[in-house]
Parts: sequence; C-alpha cells; structure tokens
Amino acid sequence: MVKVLISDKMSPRAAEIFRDRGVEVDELTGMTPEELKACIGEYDGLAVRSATKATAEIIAAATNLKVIGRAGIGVDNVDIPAATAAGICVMNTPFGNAITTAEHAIAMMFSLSRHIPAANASTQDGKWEKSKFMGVELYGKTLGVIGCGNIGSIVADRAVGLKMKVVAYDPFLSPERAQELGVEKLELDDLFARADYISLHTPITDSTRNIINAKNIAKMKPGVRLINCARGGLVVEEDLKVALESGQVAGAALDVYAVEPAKENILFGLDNVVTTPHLGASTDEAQVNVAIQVAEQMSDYLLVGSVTNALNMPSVTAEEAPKLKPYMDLAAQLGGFAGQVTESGIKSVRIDYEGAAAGLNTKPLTSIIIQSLLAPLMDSINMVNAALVAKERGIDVTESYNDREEDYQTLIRLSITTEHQTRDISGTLFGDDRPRIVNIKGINMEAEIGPHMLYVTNKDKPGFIGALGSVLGDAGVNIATFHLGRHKGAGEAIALIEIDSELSAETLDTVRKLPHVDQVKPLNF
Ligand SMILES: NC(=O)C1=CN([C@@H]2O[C@H](COP(=O)(O)OP(=O)(O)OC[C@H]3O[C@@H](n4cnc5c(N)ncnc54)[C@H](O)[C@@H]3O)[C@@H](O)[C@H]2O)C=CC1
Ligand SMILES: O=C(O)CCC(=O)C(=O)O
Repeated sequence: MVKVLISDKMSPRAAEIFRDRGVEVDELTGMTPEELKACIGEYDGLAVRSATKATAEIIAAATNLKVIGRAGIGVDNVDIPAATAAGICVMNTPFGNAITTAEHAIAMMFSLSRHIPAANASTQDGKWEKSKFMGVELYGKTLGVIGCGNIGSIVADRAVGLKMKVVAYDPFLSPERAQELGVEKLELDDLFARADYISLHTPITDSTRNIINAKNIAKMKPGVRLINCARGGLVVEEDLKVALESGQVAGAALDVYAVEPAKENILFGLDNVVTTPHLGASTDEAQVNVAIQVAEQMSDYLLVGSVTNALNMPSVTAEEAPKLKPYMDLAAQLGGFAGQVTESGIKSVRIDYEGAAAGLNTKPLTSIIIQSLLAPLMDSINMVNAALVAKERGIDVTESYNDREEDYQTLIRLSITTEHQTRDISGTLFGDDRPRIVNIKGINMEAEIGPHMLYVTNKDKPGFIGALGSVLGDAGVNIATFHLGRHKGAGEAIALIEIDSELSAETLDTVRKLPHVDQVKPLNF
C-alpha cells in the first residue's frame, strides 16, 4: 500500500482525502530533522507546509520517496535540484492561498497606515492616545507591486478598488495583462521613484534575493511604506532598520523574515513596524483549499500517474493519463529498444510525433523515451530527472510534430545519433492501445514487444530461421513470437523474437556463431 507522511500542521481534510483514496497516511508534525531523516525511508509521499525543510540530506535518506507535495506556494523549503536528481516529483498548490495572502498584504497596508496594532495595544492599556496615532489615507496614493503574478495581481486588483494608483514591476508581465489589471508597468527604478507603498510578491530567486537593500531604498520616495508578505530573504533587514530609523522608510509591515521562526529579529521593537508570524496563508478557507489540493494531487500521482502543478516534471491531467498510458508503453519500448542496442555515446535524440500522436501532450512521452533510453546506463534515472540527465550528458533532444497521417494513423519515430551513425525505430498503436514496433533501421515489420526479446541482424540468406529455431529448441527456450523484416536490395534482414525466458551466455554465443548472423542482442523490457 502506498504510504504518505504529513510532516507539518495541515487541515484534517488532507489526511481524510489520502485515506479515502486508499493511501496510508501518518501525521507526524514537529519532528526534528534527525527524526524525519530516520523515518522518511518508509514513505512514498511527503506532504509539507513551510516548517519541514526537505533538504538534500533528507532527500538522500528518502529511498522510497516519489513525490513531495507543498500545501502552499513557495517551495524554498524543498531542495528541488536534489529532489529532481533523485527522481522525486515536487508539486505545490499555486492558487489555493493566493486570495488569502493578497488580503493579508492589504490588511498589512491598512495596519501600517492607521497604526492599528499599536493603537489597539495602547487603547486596551487605557491610554486613549488619539493624537499619537495620526494616520494616512490610501486613497490616491501609488502602490508599487513588485512581482505581479497570482498574488501580486490580486493585490493590484484590490488596491485599484481602493482607488489607489497601481504601478508594477515584473519582467514577465505582458502589456496586455497590465492593461487588463489596470496597472502601469514600470522598470524597477521608476517604481522606486514613484511608489508611496511598495508590496513584494515575487518568489525568492537569485534575481530577487535582497532586492530591498540600502542602494534601492535610497532610490525610493522619502517616507515610502513597505509591505512584505512574500519571503524574508527579499529584504536586507539591517538596511531596512537603518532606513526606518532615519525616516527614509516611514513604516514596514512584515509577515516574513530572513530567519524563521523569527523568535527575535533586529526589526522588532521599532515603532513603525507591524509584524505577523508568517500568517499570509493562514485562513480557514486557504488551508482547506491547499490541503485538499495537495492530497488530491499527490494521490493522483501515486495511484494514477497524473501530474498536476509539478515544478520538476511535465503535467498529465487525470483525463489524459488513461489516454496516454498505451503511448507511454510504446514510448518506453522505443526508448528501451534503442538504449539496449546503442553501444556508443549518444550525441542527439530526435523524436517525431506523427498523426494522432502529434496532438497529444507529448512532454511525458519524451521524458519516458529519454528515461528508457538511458536506463541501461544508470539505475537512478526516471521521468522526473530524465531531461536533466540528458542535458548533463550533453545529449541534444529535439521533438517534431506532423499531424498528417502518413503510413500509420499514429506514429512515434525515435532517431538516435551516436558518434558513428544515426538509427531510427518507429512504433504505432494497433486498435488504439496495442503498441507495435513497425520499423527498425528503415526495415518494416510489425512486432509486439514482450518481457524477453532477442534482436538479431543477419544476411538475408536461406537457412537462418531454421538454424536459430534449432538452437533455441535445443536450449529449451520457447519462442512466443517471431518477427522478420528485410531490406530486399541490401540483402540485410532483422529478426525480433519474443522468447519465454532469458538465454544463457552459452546459447547466446551459439546464436552469434550461426552462419550469416551479424549482431545478436538480448533485450529486456
Ligand atoms: N506569506 C505567506 O504566507 C505566503 C507567501 N507566498 C509567497 O508569495 C510569492 C508569490 O506567490 P504567487 O504570486 O503565487 O507567485 P507567482 O509565481 O504567481 O508570481 C510571482 C511573480 O513574480 C514575478 N517575478 C519573478 N522574478 C521577478 C523579479 N526579479 N522581479 C519582479 N518580478 C519577478 C514572476 O514573473 C511572477 O509573475 C511566493 O513565491 C511565496 O514565496 C505565497 C503564499 C503565502
Ligand atoms: O503554509 C504556510 O503557512 C505558508 C504559506 C506560504 O508561505 C506559501 O504558500 O508560500
């Protein structure tokens, strides 16, 4: 039975969904890294929020793990390169908490403008300090949104509703989308120069880390207010402290910190700072959304093979999964065949999808072809890391599409170029679900692939079939199917034979020594 660990506090809906789908689930929250490392080897799936750090060390100990699901958006607590290299799919739930987080950013902007947290504490202290808490209006002010994706665009939409002017910096924001949102797209320095409020909504990457630093703060309007509900690492906290003390930054509202949990921080205790403990996603609605989504996505992946919101492999919807299944089998056969007969270094791989195959979601098919092609060389390859491994080995992978039907209604052709030659192998589906190899090296045939195959290339001369049948018969090896093809003019023939058991080294040697035989390869699928 498939087994999943939920290692962070999550809505009970996640565990319910896993159980309803027949997935065994353990909920062990608050574990130390050592405790997690000691037990992770038992699990096929790991569901986390932000507290669990799925480091390279944890991943190395996760010998059965197939999927890590993040019930949330940011995956900076998961070492994705390590997971990819280990063939573990990493998924998040990109939309489930976006509205909630955007609402938190807006709430933080109000709190900052009207000193709500400090005024609340003072009032309940019996101080009635009306003049101390003079605020500022949002109306007519300019909000600069840095990162205008899911959350940033909801923040922009809400701010437009508050009659703010919204400007945005996001290299990937199209002019059409900016217009649709009612925001003005700016370069970063222009945003700094114009914004009264700046709200951060980017992931943490090499280009966003420390984006709020002394140099950039100096470019901002004096008295700017900053809201960070994205990630603490976007802000150099020491530089922000200096700016808050000088008044260059009039106030900062922070939900996230360089080090979390932030039990202490150099920004704590400043009058003009509002803080929350990474609460951006903490509403009933968002937590139910992300828990349901992560449990469904992980169960689908583990039980059906469908892939949704993966960060390191192509998506396959639940509807596509059954339709793709026979193609996945065919792709594995083509890649497996080519991988087992190719003896020298592969330089490039070309995959042509023709007819009905050209209309499919071919990304997973390409992944499985590469996986099966390289599997004879390594144990650790799977669909998740196949593209990465090919790239690391300098193998150039190209795909082409032709939706016209040629000789077959649907066809996948795989061409492998090595230092010495280019070899083609093609396959189709008979009756929509039965994979058949239809061409090897330009020689037509219609071969069904079984677990044990023998691939023989020989001179097209009489006597070979009988001789081969006798050798296999003498060795007690039953022939299940026998497929032949030949290049008439060239006198070259191939045989693809399904046998019921593997051949011994001696029998293989005898086959190799038969007259007219050029090459003999046992193949396993
Ligand atoms: N405080 C909290 O509890 C939560 C925090 N988050 C954080 O919010 C972040 C944003 O989430 P979403 O909006 O869903 O992500 P998203 O991927 O939809 O949007 C991020 C946007 O940032 C833009 N971007 C990337 N690099 C940039 C750069 N150098 N400069 C400007 N823009 C850049 C991207 O083009 C994209 O449009 C997450 O990565 C996560 O870290 C998310 C949910 C809850
Ligand atoms: O799970 C949480 O509370 C944090 C959410 C978050 O930061 C995210 O989804 O990126």
